[in-house]
Amino acid sequence: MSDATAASPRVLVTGGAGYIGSHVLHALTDAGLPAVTIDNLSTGRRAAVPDTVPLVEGDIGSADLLERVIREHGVDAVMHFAGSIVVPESVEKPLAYYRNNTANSLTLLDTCRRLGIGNLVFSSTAAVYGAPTRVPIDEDTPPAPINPYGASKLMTEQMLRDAGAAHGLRSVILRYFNVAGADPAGRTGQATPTATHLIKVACQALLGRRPALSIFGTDYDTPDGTCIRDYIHVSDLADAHVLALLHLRRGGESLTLNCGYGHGASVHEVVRTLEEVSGEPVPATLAPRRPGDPPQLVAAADRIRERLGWVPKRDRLDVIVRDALAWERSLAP
Ligand SMILES: NC(=O)c1ccc[n+]([C@@H]2O[C@H](COP(=O)([O-])OP(=O)(O)OC[C@H]3O[C@@H](n4cnc5c(N)ncnc54)[C@H](O)[C@@H]3O)[C@@H](O)[C@H]2O)c1
Ligand SMILES: O=c1ccn([C@@H]2O[C@H](COP(=O)(O)OP(=O)(O)O[C@H]3O[C@H](CO)[C@@H](O)[C@H](O)[C@H]3O)[C@@H](O)[C@H]2O)c(=O)[nH]1
Repeated sequence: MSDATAASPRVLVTGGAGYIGSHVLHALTDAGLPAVTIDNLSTGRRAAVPDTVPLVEGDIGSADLLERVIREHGVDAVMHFAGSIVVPESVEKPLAYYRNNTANSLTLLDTCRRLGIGNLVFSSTAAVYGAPTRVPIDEDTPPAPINPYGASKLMTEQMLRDAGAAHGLRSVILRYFNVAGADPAGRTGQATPTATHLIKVACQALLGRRPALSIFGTDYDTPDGTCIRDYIHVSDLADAHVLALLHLRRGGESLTLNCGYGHGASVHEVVRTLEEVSGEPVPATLAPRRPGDPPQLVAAADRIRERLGWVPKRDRLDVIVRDALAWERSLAP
């Protein structure tokens, strides 16, 4: 018997074995919403997927695979996380990023169109804004990406808008700011040892799993000279995805929404908070600026609360770093 006979439709989660996708699979499971995931395990891990969710190992560039999974599992909606995410790598290998993030998204959207799937939640990024001169950044700020990663995501946004107008494919485009932390229950977290995200790297340095954290740039035009970012707890972000799915299933209109808290923290503040939470020093060295880092990225974050009724539960930097550190400790060194 195929899953298509089950009472409740399933959501297809692409990239569900990855950092954010796995948190969303747990949130869906907690909410009693059935899911299936396709992941090629290029950066994801099988163990991150909840036991109750079927994992189909394969590549979303295959229209045949997408069609088979959508038909066999009775899928009515898609959450699209699969992609390549490392900004400097996107500068070195732009065509690989346009293939995995843009061309494969085109295959996915076209498969949705052919099979009449009308609901899609898309993982976009604050990188579509580039280096905006004003913060907070609202959703009407003209996008101006400054690297191929951001451009590859913006192209998918454009395809979604055009496909929405022409084919009735409704979407919620979620532009994530700086995603951090881990599942408070310890079921999943950021597990890529070579990840470049500040909070992950700082936790690794604190635990002696990296020699030291490099603080990239202390001469920015910010109060303490280091860059400011809007860090959002991954579990709050996962809740926003569940709300976006329910919005679309209710027949709600297409939306583009920032995902952040609307306030930022500097690199120094992140390091200090981690030291306070752990009671231990973070080995850190002052380093030159990392090319392409905007001084401040802070979301205007009202629209997602108004449109989806999202109420974040973990809007505290100490909670974010506490959960990130607990997860990091749980990983084998
Ligand atoms: N992590 C962040 O701070 C952040 C910020 C903004 C946006 N995003 C977006 O969120 C999404 C998820 O990011 P993440 O941090 O969880 O990354 P991740 O690398 O942990 O997860 C991506 C997942 O997609 C899978 N994948 C990649 N290409 C695939 C393909 N062609 N076919 C099938 N599976 C494939 C990987 O194996 C992995 O499990 C990405 O689209 C990313 O651009 C992430
Ligand atoms: O080892 C490190 C790593 C980072 N930073 C600084 O910490 C801040 C945050 O950096 P990072 O965690 O790498 O995130 P961003 O470069 O801001 O980019 C993230 O957030 C974007 C949205 O804001 C997403 O699009 C990207 O995918 C995601 O990597 C920046 O000022 C970095 O210079 C350091 O000082 N040392």
